[in-house]
Amino acid sequence: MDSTDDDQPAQRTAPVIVITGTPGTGKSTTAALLVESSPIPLKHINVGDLVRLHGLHEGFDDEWQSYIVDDDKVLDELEPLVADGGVVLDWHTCGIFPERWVDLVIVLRCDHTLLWERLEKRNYPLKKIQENNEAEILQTVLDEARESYADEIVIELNSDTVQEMESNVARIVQWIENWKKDNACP
Ligand SMILES: Nc1ncnc2c1ncn2[C@@H]1O[C@H](COP(=O)(O)OP(=O)(O)O)[C@@H](O)[C@H]1O
Repeated sequence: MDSTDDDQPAQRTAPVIVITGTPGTGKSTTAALLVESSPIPLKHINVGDLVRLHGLHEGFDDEWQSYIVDDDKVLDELEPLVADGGVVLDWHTCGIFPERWVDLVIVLRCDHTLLWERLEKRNYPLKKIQENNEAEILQTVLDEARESYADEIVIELNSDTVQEMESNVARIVQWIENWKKDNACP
């Protein structure tokens, strides 16, 4: 086999960070602030938007008001985008991303009463608010992240207030600084 055929990823010059959590926990807002604050250029990929815009689904489920995602299409679309790193993947689920892609997984958490209010403002149907609220109480996304990745790369962060969000971003920026040193970036 040619050495270029092996499965080892090339050394990246920037990390891949997953920001996950129940819808409404603040992933997109946090990712946007992180991109602004990062010492390394990062591209924010909202995977839900990608699914919608690139048709990476098998149709729309009217009952749940959400797309039926085609995981294989999502992975094919993302593979070249994450190859060089420098990406924030923002999605309400994370387990489909291969471990080799991911350097850090942030799981955002939110008080479920606040979450309910945030989702009401989005005009989600009651059933969808209830489903997401229950998922947050049962820490479904956190469990998925812990089952899918090494414990040391999964960080749970509370994001009830703007102050918490800002301190979360500061913490991730510090992690990026350390990643740069560990990976001998200029
Ligand atoms: N830490 C926070 N404190 C207060 N409001 C927040 C916080 N994070 C997000 N929000 C608000 O909650 C709503 C949902 O945030 P968003 O980033 O769209 O969530 P997600 O991407 O997880 O669905 C938005 O109106 C946003 O401004």
